[in-house]
Amino acid sequence: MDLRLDGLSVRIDGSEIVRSLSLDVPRGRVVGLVGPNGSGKSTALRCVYRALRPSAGAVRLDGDDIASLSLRQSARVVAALTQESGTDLDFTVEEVVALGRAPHLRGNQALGARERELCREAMERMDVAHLARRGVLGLSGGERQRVLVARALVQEPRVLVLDEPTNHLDVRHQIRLLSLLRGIGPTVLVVLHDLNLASAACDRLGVLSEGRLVASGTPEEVLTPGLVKNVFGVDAEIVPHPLTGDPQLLYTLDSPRH
Ligand SMILES: Nc1ncnc2c1ncn2[C@@H]1O[C@H](COP(=O)(O)OP(=O)(O)OP(=O)(O)O)[C@@H](O)[C@H]1O
Repeated sequence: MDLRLDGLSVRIDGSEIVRSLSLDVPRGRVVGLVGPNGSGKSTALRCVYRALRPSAGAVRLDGDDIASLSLRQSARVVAALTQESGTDLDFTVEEVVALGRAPHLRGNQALGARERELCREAMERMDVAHLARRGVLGLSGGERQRVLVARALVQEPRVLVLDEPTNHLDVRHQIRLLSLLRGIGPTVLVVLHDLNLASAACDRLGVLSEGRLVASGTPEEVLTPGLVKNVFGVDAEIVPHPLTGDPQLLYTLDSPRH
């Protein structure tokens, strides 16, 4: 399913936080949204999972305005891992993952054999199967994050939006998660802070600065020393990854040891 942010603007308390943002996420592709703190990335994503209504423009799924779908209809299609995801209740890991099926079930309908298998597979993919009976409130930040990704996967979404999914994850689980995004099927829009991981994981990148899209294209097209300096205020050497050729940024601290 194609996802398109079509001239999206979001105004909150009189200030325009997202300004006429247009970005295409073609079916099955992984598009990364990057930008400095406060540039409007999470706000744009909130419009996709309908926690916010844009003040102008639209989020389109295969061309149709998402606002024309009921919340239940869009929950069957769009899964989100957000900064607010989680639960205050001490459900077990397997219960939280099973909640991902809720948009597909009627009333109190129980999970069938295929759905239980789906949950088991997602827990294995995210390396949380061994935690199935544990309460989520007792988990570490990274373990909880992996449970929430598993919950999003069992939703079998056609569009997956992730807001800083690598938060709390150790490097092995960061790589495992971002590797999974490629080729799992759904169209993916992901906010990432780590530009090197974004370069490796995303087919295309959109760069937000003060609510505006200031660049978009392949990582090679977008990640230039000039852009990184202009948008993030940082000097970076950019070198191709020796194995993959993906652009990788090398930074120098303001007070280097040498
Ligand atoms: N509900 C709100 N009320 C007032 N201001 C808001 C609200 N939501 C977001 N903002 C402001 O809008 C701007 C963009 O916020 P947003 O969370 O979208 O940025 P971001 O790019 O995701 O940032 P970060 O990288 O720090 O997560 C920020 O200045 C934020 O303070």
